[in-house]
Amino acid sequence: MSKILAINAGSSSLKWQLFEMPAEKVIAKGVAERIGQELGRIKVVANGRSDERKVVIPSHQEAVKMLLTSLTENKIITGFTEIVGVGHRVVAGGEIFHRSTLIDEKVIAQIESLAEYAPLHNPAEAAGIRAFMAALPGVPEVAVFDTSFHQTLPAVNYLYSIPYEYYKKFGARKYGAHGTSYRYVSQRTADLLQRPLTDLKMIVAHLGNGTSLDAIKDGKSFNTSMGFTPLAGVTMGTRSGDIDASLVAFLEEKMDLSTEQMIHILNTKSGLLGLSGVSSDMRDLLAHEGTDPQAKVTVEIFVDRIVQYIGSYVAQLSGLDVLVFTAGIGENESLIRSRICQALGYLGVKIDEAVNKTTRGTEQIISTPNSKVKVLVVPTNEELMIARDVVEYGEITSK
Ligand SMILES: Nc1ncnc2c1ncn2[C@@H]1O[C@H](COP(=O)(O)OP(=O)(O)O)[C@@H](O)[C@H]1O
Ligand SMILES: CC(=O)OP(=O)(O)O
Ligand SMILES: [Mg+2]
Repeated sequence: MSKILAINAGSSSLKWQLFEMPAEKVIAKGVAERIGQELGRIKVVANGRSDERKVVIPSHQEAVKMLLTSLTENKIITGFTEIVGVGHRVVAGGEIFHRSTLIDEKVIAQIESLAEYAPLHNPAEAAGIRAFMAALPGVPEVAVFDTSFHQTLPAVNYLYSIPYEYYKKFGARKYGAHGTSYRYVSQRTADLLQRPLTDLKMIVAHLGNGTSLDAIKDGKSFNTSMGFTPLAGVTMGTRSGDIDASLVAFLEEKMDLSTEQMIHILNTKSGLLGLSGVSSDMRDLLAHEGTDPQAKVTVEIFVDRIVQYIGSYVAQLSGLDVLVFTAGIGENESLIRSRICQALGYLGVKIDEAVNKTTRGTEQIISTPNSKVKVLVVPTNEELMIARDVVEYGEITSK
């Protein structure tokens, strides 16, 4: 038996779980959320206790430092030598990484070289990996890439309609993201429904600070809404999602900005935050939508873009058996689920509003028995997939 730490650095959060492997028993887990915002929150669940405190978390590196301190402070471990492997979520693997990989200096440099493929994630994740390597020298570390699950996208879905040589020369294509989440949620959903995954036409809606959708056909990722980077697709916490590329040049000229500055605005000051002027966090927007018309239209846009993508994926899949909600908003926010499902009534989607309303962070079928599409909430568990990959790829010597 070995203690393996799984680190999931998202754009606004750092989630972690310490597992006893291969038993997959959770020894402790925690989250640092609202990183980079006015006030963050740290939660640690261990030894039958849950500790929570509000604190400013300026960066992912600070979050890593706080995590390392809390592991020993809370007596979760007596020393770092107890940990035999660490797994890290890395969003972009580009054309370099097709599966999870044991990390060495070259791998970190390659992850850093893919910064443009996931600007909010890869640099922070590489910094996190370096922080762990310094704190736990000699412990195997494994990178688990969001993009691996999307290796199965067909060319018809991953190619952009731009000169083909740009793909050949520069790797300009759709890579998608959230693949580790989709890998877990799609299999877990099939297990819950007691159906082979390969028989199901499925759409998974990963609604978090970063939001994307995945169309799953024959058990494989068939199309997904994020693109070359996680900027594409639907409206997100701080990201614009799809826009007309010409707007980039137009706005650069209007405001005398460089392309780098403009892309930064599209990644960090747009989406729910930019539209509402209130917050990137759905909880804040829902609290304001009754009194603030701009917050109201922002929430409407969020729902609408998701409904549009689902419609296009139903067309591509020629139907739909299962719709699954996951991640921060998908797991916790019944109102958003309800509005999306109401808009999908034309597909024969019917949910039990009472069941939906009481579902928060738990596995649940929320569709009615006569709904033409099964609708589920399945909390994602990227950390478990990461820990499994540490066992598979980490060349661990058990202690
Ligand atoms: N209890 C909750 N109720 C409503 N929304 C929530 C709740 N918890 C999280 N969220 C939403 O989920 C988002 C974070 O999603 P998450 O998947 O945890 O983030 P990340 O993209 O950083 O991994 C928050 O910005 C917030 O909008
Ligand atoms: C890719 C991405 O946006 O991830 P997250 O939602 O965890 O920020
Ligand atoms: Mg996430």
